[in-house]
This record gives sequence, structure tokens and C-alpha cells, in this order.
Amino acid sequence: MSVLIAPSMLSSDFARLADELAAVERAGADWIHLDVMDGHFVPNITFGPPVIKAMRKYSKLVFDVHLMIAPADPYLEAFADAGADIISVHAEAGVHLDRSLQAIRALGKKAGVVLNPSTPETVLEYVLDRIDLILLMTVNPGFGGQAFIPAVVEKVARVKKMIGDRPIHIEIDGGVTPETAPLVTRAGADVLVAGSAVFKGGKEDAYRANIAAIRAAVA
Ligand SMILES: O=C(CO)[C@H](O)[C@H](O)COP(=O)(O)O
Ligand SMILES: [Fe+2]
Repeated sequence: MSVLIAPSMLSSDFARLADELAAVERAGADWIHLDVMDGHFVPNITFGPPVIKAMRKYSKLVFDVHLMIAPADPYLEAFADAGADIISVHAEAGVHLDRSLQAIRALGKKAGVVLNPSTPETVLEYVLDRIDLILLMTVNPGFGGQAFIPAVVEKVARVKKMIGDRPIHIEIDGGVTPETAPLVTRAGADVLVAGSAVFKGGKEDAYRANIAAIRAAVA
């Protein structure tokens, strides 16, 4: 199984987003992970549709938009118009998960569900046919650079079993490093978000080495 790497722009230099996008693409990124935070669902604020729209001009990679906002439904169209390819909503962020997922697909985008570390995977049971991606948080959302929560590894294996042969990605987000990545890929994850582990070093050569180190660890 080939593993995709999705650098989180949260750890990039926000004053140089266009350059950082280009650098991380040349360094081997598969997708671009965009963390949208509202200061309400999570205790941090990042960026919204206008910034994603501006970034869209500088990258052709898949934009994997992780919405840490509540409610999410009123903003789905704006994120779709801004250039998101995949839009993921937290199961904890709203009461009508099925409706949110239908809305994302109706906008022509791939739909994802995100689960916090303490959220049981049973919330996925009745929406499996509406999703393209399951994003399992291995930190509590809100900040980059936090420590990986090992208890989630078992959840990855349970979700892998649950999805059966459906073409659904299992993505991991939080504290992914060359040390933790193999734990989750062995359990069934096929997309790895990495922020601090990719952007450490602050330059393209470092990004290339950092991405290569994660790939080598899971090969
Ligand atoms: O969703 C997120 C935080 O809520 C980020 O995607 C995640 O934390 C990436 O950062 P790092 O790899 O440094 O943990
Ligand atoms: Fe994220």
C-alpha cells in the first residue's frame, strides 16, 4: 500500500505561503493539508476561504481542508468555491453529520469525517457510504507540534476493519514523525499529515529530507 504525505501548512511560514507551497511540492508532498480553526471549536484561529483561494493559485496538489469550525455547514460552499478538493468536518462539531456529508458531495467535493482522540469510531457506522476519507486525530486539535497519542493506534485498526473494501482513505493527523508513522500505517492508515516534522529546518532541502525520512520509515 502506498502512503501519501500531506504536509500541514499550519507549520509553514504564513508570511510566505506561496513560496512554502512551491517548496513543499518540490520536496515531495502528495497533498496539502489546510487547518481551518475558528477559536470556538478549537482554542486557536488560523485562516478561512479567502486565504485558501489565494493559495489555490500557487498549487495544483490536492487541497485537503480540515475544518475545525462549528458550525461547519454554513461555510461549506465557501470552502468548495475557494478550491478545496477534500472537505472534512469533525463528527463532534455538529449534530447532523449525515447532512453535512451530503452537502459536501453535492458541492462536487470529496467528503471526510474527523474524529478527536476520545471520539469512538462507532459514529462512522451509518455514514460509511457517504465518505471518501476518515481523519483520525492523534492529538487534540488546535495546535501543531503536540505529542502523538498512542491509544489511537488501536482505533486505526478498528476503523480499517470497519471500512472493509470501501475505497475510503484513513488519514492520521497529529504528532506524525518517522518514529510514530509506522505505528499507524501498520494499523491501516494510508495518508499521513505532518506539520512540524515536515517544516522543521525552514528550507526546501530540509523539507525534502524530512518527507523522505517519513517515507523511509513506512516503506
Ligand atoms: O490539525 C492539526 C492540529 O489541530 C494539524 O494538522 C496537526 O497538528 C499537524 O501538526 P503536527 O504534525 O505538528 O502535529
Ligand atoms: Fe489538521
